[in-house]
Amino acid sequence: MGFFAGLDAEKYDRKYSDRELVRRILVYFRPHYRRLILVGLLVLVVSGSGALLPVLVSRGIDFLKQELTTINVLLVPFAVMLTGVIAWLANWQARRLVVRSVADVVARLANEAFASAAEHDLSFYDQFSSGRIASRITSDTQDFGQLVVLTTDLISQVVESLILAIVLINIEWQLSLTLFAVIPIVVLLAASFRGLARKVTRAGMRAMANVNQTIKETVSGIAVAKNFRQEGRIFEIFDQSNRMSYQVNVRRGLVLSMVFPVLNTVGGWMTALLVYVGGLSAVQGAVTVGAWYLFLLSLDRFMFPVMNLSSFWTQIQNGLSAAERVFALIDADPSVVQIGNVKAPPLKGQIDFKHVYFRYKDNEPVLEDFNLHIRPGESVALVGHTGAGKSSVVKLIARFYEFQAGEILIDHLDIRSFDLGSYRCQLGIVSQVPFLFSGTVLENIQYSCKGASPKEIERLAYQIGNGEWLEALPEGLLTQVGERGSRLSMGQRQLVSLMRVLVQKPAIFVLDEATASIDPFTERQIQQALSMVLAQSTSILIAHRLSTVKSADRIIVLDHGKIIEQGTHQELMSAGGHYAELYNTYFRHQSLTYIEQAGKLKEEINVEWRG
Ligand SMILES: Nc1ncnc2c1ncn2[C@@H]1O[C@H](COP(=O)(O)OP(=O)(O)OP(=O)(O)O)[C@@H](O)[C@H]1O
Repeated sequence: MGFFAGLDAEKYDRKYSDRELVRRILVYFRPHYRRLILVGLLVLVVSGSGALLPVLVSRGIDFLKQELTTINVLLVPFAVMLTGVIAWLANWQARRLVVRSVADVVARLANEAFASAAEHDLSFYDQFSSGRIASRITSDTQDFGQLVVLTTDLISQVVESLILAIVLINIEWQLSLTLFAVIPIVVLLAASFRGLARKVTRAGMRAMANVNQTIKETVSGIAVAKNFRQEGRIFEIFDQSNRMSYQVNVRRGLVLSMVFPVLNTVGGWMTALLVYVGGLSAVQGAVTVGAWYLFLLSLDRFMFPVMNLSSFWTQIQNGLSAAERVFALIDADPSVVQIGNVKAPPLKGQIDFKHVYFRYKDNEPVLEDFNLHIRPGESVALVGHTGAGKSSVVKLIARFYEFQAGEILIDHLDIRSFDLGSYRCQLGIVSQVPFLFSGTVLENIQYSCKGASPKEIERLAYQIGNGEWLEALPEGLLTQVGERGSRLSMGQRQLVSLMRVLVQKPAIFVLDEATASIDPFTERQIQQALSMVLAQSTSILIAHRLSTVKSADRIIVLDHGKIIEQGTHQELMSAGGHYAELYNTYFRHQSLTYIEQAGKLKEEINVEWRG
């Protein structure tokens, strides 16, 4: 692709034919058809008045030639002015109506694009950057809106050309035929620009989407960049994509700006040809000089919309490319497919994995013939080295990813048979990096259950560490958490996200425990909140803290996607297998005895060293 390298289409992009696109676009305008009929009528008035003007002038002069009175001298310019005012008013009104319809359609399209982006499963976001998706929802829908404004202009120009064609035939049909014979050349030429225009506009939009993606990624990673003093590097990355966008868009501008002059030149030749043919006919007496003059006057007005029409074609490609990108996002196939749509009944939380096979990418299996039974109300801790498949197991339970073979049953029902909304509402998830939305602590806790009253939430909050964590917040439940919860400490964020699940009372609770270390005081509060959740749900804990592992009824040790051991802490320790090894290398350092012994050892060393 040469110049356009790095601006490849997304995997879900599709090419729609113009007919398909237009059919699809019309669906969005159907609700506005009354307004659009009115626009059509107004456009008729605008183009009719435009076409009428030269005729009015020429007929007016004829009329004045016959009856040159002061009244008539005033009457003719008044008629011309009135036609102009009517055209202006009709145009203004038509534009107002178009702007309204376009705003409605753009808002609907952006809504649909956003809704479909929000519906996509997580594997979609693994593959496609959220920055580029955002670009489709925002700038591409706006570009699509421009398409509509252009289309109204186009219709107006077509109508004006048709009216003028009739006027021209009336004035001088032979010259008109000569003119119509050469029009296809302009149309063909304009059509030949079409492919090129679509290509450069598509590339321009992708370049813009790249810029958006870079901004989003660098802004979300700004803390890391600052930490490593890499502000210069993130600027360089931005600069690169911005430069690329600049070059691609300059090229797009050059290609598009070439279209009009080329067509204008051809138009100029055509006019010259008609002046010559008309002049020749006038000399030979076949046409009158007056008719020839009026013909040339109207010809000029006729050529303008024809030229515009041709260049519109290239601009319309811009809107069509935008529509294509937005529709591709809306139409992207989901990879998580529900085979049924049954409203999930109130669940007890029994979970069964039966011969499940799962992989993110071809040839990289994560789970193979995986079997697991979790009893209702049981709490299970998943442990294992990094990459063992712990998160993958819970992602399948949450239905974030599609498994390739086997069965996952919830209360003996196929997980794929549920209506996802009703299933996920009974699922409470606390992720490793707890995500809080801007707003108050209260709003974040109520996120899962709008019905929970502040009183009820406060009562629950006081059951955790006597509510000290809440009192530590400057405005208690009404404290603003900031973007992504940045104004709260990591421990407070974890407490808020646990509270969110507590009020939700889910049948199944999933905890992907944070690895970040937390002071023992906060850890105790988290543990307290956790035990309250564990008491009310079937729980799957991806545990990183010894206290969490010990609070589970059963510990499951995973290695390379397989269960290699399971049992209680005591059972697994006495078995002396993988868990015991994991305990000695990882968890033991968190045990109180270890910390106390280490403290004593340190004191002894200090005493010896001083001595
Ligand atoms: N979104 C993804 N796309 C592709 N491969 C993935 C993805 N997520 C995980 N993997 C791969 O799947 C395997 C299992 O990962 P998983 O996240 O389930 O492990 P884990 O036991 O939870 O690890 P950790 O404790 O480090 O979170 C790993 O090899 C990982 O590289």
